[in-house]
Amino acid sequence: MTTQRNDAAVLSGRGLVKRYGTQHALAGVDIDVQPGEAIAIVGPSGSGKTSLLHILGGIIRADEGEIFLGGQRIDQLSERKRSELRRRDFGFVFQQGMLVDELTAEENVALPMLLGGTGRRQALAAARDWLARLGLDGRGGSRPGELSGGQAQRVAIARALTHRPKVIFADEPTGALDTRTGKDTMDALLVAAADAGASVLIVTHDRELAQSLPRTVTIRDGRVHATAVGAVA
Ligand SMILES: Nc1ncnc2c1ncn2[C@@H]1O[C@H](COP(=O)(O)OP(=O)(O)OP(=O)(O)O)[C@@H](O)[C@H]1O
Repeated sequence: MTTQRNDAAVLSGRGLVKRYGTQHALAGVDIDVQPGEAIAIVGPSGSGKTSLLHILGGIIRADEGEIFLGGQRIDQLSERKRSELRRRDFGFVFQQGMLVDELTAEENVALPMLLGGTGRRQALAAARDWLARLGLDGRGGSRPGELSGGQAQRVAIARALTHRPKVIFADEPTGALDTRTGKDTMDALLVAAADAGASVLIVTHDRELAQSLPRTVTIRDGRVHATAVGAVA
């Protein structure tokens, strides 16, 4: 049985279950993400955080449950529709930026727009704009190998935002960076997401980071264990 979705939410999951063999990665998760909201997802290793992120982001399918984007059910879409939706409505930032080494920073950022059918000139202009907002003015011609870890992650953030997605999914986005760079990069992500009006779901092991976000959802054994609202900004 599923419970009512929250109509104000941009993204809702209801009764999400994911099994690997006999193991439950998710054992029935309900979650609502409000427009423009930033949420930290925390919990012990293996508790189901990444599974939840990947299911909400349409990367993998749940075995049970429902997902709504702007009130519309999206978990039953075909692979092709889901892939379209991921490209149009979602942005992803992973621990390693997953940039294309052969492309410049600008081309990397423009890629989702180009794949979505935006013209090259317009996509590259938008890419330059977002790189500048993320403090990478003038670095658009650099290839990933020529950038520091923090700079490369800002390129990945710009790439996740350029097409103005509704929700950004970030899995340990600063996990490969030193503390200072990680904090700066996270601040850049949050400011840029707010600028774009995107909600952000961030999986993190970093307690300090989690506490700096307005809402923290703790996952334990595949279930929502606790939700803390109103952490110090
Ligand atoms: N592709 C897979 N095949 C089999 N088991 C998996 C797979 N992906 C995840 N699991 C299992 O599901 C459970 C939840 O994994 P998940 O990666 O979601 O946890 P997590 O909280 O993100 O962990 P971590 O903090 O270590 O990244 C774990 O027990 C994991 O071993």
